[in-house]
This record gives sequence, structure tokens and C-alpha cells, in this order.
Amino acid sequence: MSLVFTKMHGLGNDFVVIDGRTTPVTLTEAEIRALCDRHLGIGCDQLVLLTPPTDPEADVFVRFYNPDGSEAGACGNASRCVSSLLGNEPVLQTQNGLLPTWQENGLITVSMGVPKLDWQEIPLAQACDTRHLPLYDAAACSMGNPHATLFRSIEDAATLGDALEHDALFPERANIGFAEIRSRTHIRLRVWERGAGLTLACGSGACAAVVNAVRRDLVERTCVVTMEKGDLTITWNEDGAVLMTGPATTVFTGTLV
Ligand SMILES: N[C@H](CCC[C@H](N)C(=O)O)C(=O)O
Repeated sequence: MSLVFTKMHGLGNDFVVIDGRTTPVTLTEAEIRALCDRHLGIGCDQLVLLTPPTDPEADVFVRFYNPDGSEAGACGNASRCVSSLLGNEPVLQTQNGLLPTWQENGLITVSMGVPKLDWQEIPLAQACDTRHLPLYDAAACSMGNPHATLFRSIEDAATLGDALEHDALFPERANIGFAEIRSRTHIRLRVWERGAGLTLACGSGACAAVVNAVRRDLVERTCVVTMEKGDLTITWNEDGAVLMTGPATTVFTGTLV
């Protein structure tokens, strides 16, 4: 298949963006896995497919796929990249609703919507031995995708992330954030992403970390979240919406033959 794509990243969380708005593009899970493969394909943390919007308020319907082929309901860094790619401050339609975006001083802001709070709002196993969870002092919320935030060393992401992603408590798995509270306005974060593993940055994970930390009164409602390659500014508005501001970078365009 001859497929034009744009390679982009948000703080090193990288994406293959395929525009299927004019010419429909359908990809099987196997094709998604192949495109995401860093040795046999193009390589990325998520594949992003642009399709025509079904909501008149939206400019594009954006779908996000992990390298294992699973679909994600939200992807903050990719949402900033799509806003940058389309320009004109598009409204993104996603599985998690409409996401307005703004562009100022070279940075992109996305309203990531209202988080669903706490354990009851992420897919949990009905009967599961959760006695082990207090060991991790975890907090949970959904940004349209499930996040568990642990307030412990970011170094633990590499050693605990995989097991926790696949913990029996999470029948749909989960993104696992490891957050160090550096001050009431600064979090250092590393995320083990569902279906992708350890990534350099995670936008929805940064939103979840701030929401989970605010609920524990560990931080203020506006926080800088520092990840491997830079910072996002996250604000959990009093009206409930979470705003995420940060960079978006286009690396190259290519054609897959
Ligand atoms: N990298 C993305 C998160 C991908 C989430 C995906 N791994 C899932 O299955 O929910 C971000 O910047 O928000």
C-alpha cells in the first residue's frame, strides 16, 4: 500500500500520523503493529489516524492505536501534534469527546476534558485480591483512558510498570504513572504506557498525575510536569476540565510503499 504519513513527537513520545480524511484508510491490528515496529516498520509509540468528523463541531476525528494494535481513548501528546499539523486551532473529536485546541507562542494547549475520578471510574476486575495495591499507594483516574498514578520513584517505572499494567485488577490493563512530587507546583513523572511500555513522555498520564495529586492535596491545580525530554504545564480547571500545554514537533513526512 502506498501510504503518506507524518512522523511527529510530543516531548519524545512519538507518532506516525496518517491522514485518512480524504481517502479512507483502514488498517488491521496486524498492519498497525507492523507500522509501529521500530525495526520492521516506521516505528512509533502510537499510530494516529485522522478520519472525517461525525460531529459538526469538530474538524477531525482522531483515533489512537498502541504498538500492540489496541486502541486508546486518549493521547495527549498526539492531540497536540494533530492540532499543530492541522493548524487553525482545530477541535478534535476523539473517543473521549470533543477536545478544543489553541496555539500560542509555539506551544499547543488541548482541553483534555473532565477526568473520571478514582477507582470506580476505570475498568476494574469485579473480584480481585487488591490487598497488594496499598503497597503501591496508587491513585486512579481516567482521561478517556485508564491511569493509575503511584507516588514513588520514577526509577520504579522500568521495574514495576509491566507487571502493574497487566495486574489482574485491570481487565483492560492500565497506564501506570510514577510521580515524584518535587513541590506544590512541580511533578517529575515517568509513565509505563498500556500497550506501549516505557515512553519518554505521556500527556494524558501527566494530566492524570496532576488530578490524582490535587485530590491528595499534594499539589496546586496548575503544575509543571517534567518528563525525560521536557515539561508540560497542566491545569485542572475549577470547571473540571484539564488543560495541557506543551510543544509538538514534526520530524519528517514519508511514503510507505
Ligand atoms: N502517549 C499518550 C497516552 C497513550 C495511552 C495509551 N497507551 C492507552 O492505551 O491508553 C499520551 O500522550 O497521552
